[in-house]
Amino acid sequence: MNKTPSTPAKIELGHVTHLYLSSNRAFMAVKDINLRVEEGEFICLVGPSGCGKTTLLSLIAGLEQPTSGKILIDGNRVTGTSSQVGYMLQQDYLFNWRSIEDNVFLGLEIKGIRNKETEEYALHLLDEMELIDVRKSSPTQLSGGMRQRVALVRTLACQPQILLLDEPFSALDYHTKLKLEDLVFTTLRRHKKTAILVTHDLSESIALGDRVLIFSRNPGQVRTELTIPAPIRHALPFEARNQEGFSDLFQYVWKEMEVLSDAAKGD
Ligand SMILES: Nc1ncnc2c1ncn2[C@@H]1O[C@H](COP(=O)(O)OP(=O)(O)OP(=O)(O)O)[C@@H](O)[C@H]1O
Repeated sequence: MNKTPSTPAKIELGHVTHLYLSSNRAFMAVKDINLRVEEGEFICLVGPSGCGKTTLLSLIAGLEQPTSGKILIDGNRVTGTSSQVGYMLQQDYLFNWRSIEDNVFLGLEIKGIRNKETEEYALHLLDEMELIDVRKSSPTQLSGGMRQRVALVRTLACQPQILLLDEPFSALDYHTKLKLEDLVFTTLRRHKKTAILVTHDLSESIALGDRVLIFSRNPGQVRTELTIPAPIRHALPFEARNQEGFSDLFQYVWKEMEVLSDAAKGD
């Protein structure tokens, strides 16, 4: 990750502002966001509800165009969706009438890249995610954590370089969530993916991220940026929570969020 400032970042946002327009009003969801994400970095976004986290992911994914400012991936302007970017949501969107492996192959089919080689890669990912034994099952036979793992495999099977993860663990029970965090962390590092994760779980953001960005709302802006120290950053998320300094970071992020929540009461 030792890049000179002149090297194009994996993702770069310059003065990004986005307004949602309706017939009778304009609402500024995010304002003047500047961000540089290097290849292989894991960035976590936290902030109060409505501060523009999902909007930012939609802009990076090319699903929306910013009202002003620019978004670059590898130095190229984002003008629409791209196979370089995988987007995973809280809901798994698996089709119950297709088997697990056919759900995983669906992304390949849609992109027109389903062949023996890409299928083998997808099956390899299913194996890594400990799902190979259930590949012929229906999604209805799987637990919530397993379904989320299938959704992640479906996203990774298309080999995106960038993963946008919008609260992918939030609907899971705590135990499953901790296990899945470790698995996702290991998989994304092993495959050298660049990731941006939106979460409401402050401890998750510190345990998973290289950097945590705390957003304020009305309009959505980066209030604080926190670089996570190496011993915490390099540990598996479950272990990271036991590292020295973790609880101080948690207290710090918690206090920042309290300030934002008090400010929101005055909105
Ligand atoms: N399509 C839309 N049209 C109008 N306003 C929108 C639209 N989508 C989002 N907004 C508004 O923009 C603001 C930011 O929304 P966004 O979903 O990005 O926030 P968020 O931080 O992801 O929220 P949460 O944590 O609750 O998921 C909110 O006030 C929301 O109501």
